[in-house]
Amino acid sequence: MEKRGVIDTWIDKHRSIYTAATRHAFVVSIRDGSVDLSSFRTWLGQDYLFVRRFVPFVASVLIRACKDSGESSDMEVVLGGIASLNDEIEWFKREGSKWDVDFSTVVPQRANQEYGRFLEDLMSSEVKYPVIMTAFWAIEAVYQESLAHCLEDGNKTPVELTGACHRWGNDGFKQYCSSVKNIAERCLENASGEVLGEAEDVLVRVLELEVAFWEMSRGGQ
Ligand SMILES: Cc1ncc(CN)c(N)n1
Repeated sequence: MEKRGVIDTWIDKHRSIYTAATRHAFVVSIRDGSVDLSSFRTWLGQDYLFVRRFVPFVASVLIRACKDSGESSDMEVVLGGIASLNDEIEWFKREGSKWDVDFSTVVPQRANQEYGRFLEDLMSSEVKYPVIMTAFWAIEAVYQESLAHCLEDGNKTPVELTGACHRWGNDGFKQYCSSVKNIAERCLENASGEVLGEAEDVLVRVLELEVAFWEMSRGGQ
């Protein structure tokens, strides 16, 4: 059985916001087939912009993994994430054509802008490595858990949306999230009380930003 670490304790402590982020009504509507396709198109355009801002953040995580981790395998895990972001951007472009979403005209909505600013703040050299790794894991894990749910037994996910679900819900992405979680857990084991507090706050903030992002996609903002 997988060892339970501090992140699992935090998830238990903040269960309601964790569930709100990973079982949001927008995600549930994909899974039960009731999704409004205009919401899906909103999500697609906004997430494309998000991913373009996520790339420099992950690049900064890569640099920190090279400089601050003391474990060469951290760099390899993050580099794998960058490689899959390359595929992700190509995938978004294909989906944009398929759904007739012209990314050049999409304007980032408030929740997306806030998320972008949060990523930029995390890129500061002041932010400690365990805090960055906790945030990085949470950002990836919410998508993995959410979209894997749309592929689990009993789903009525429309066939034209299964590609999006597989992108983050596949076993390889699950394995990658588990590797990032192990890195975060290893760093947190040796962290001071102050850094642990910052990492817990950042985890909750990511969950709030993810909820706001799904809300925005549903047309809530
Ligand atoms: C909002 C958001 N959060 C997370 C992911 C997964 N990288 C994403 N594509 N978009």
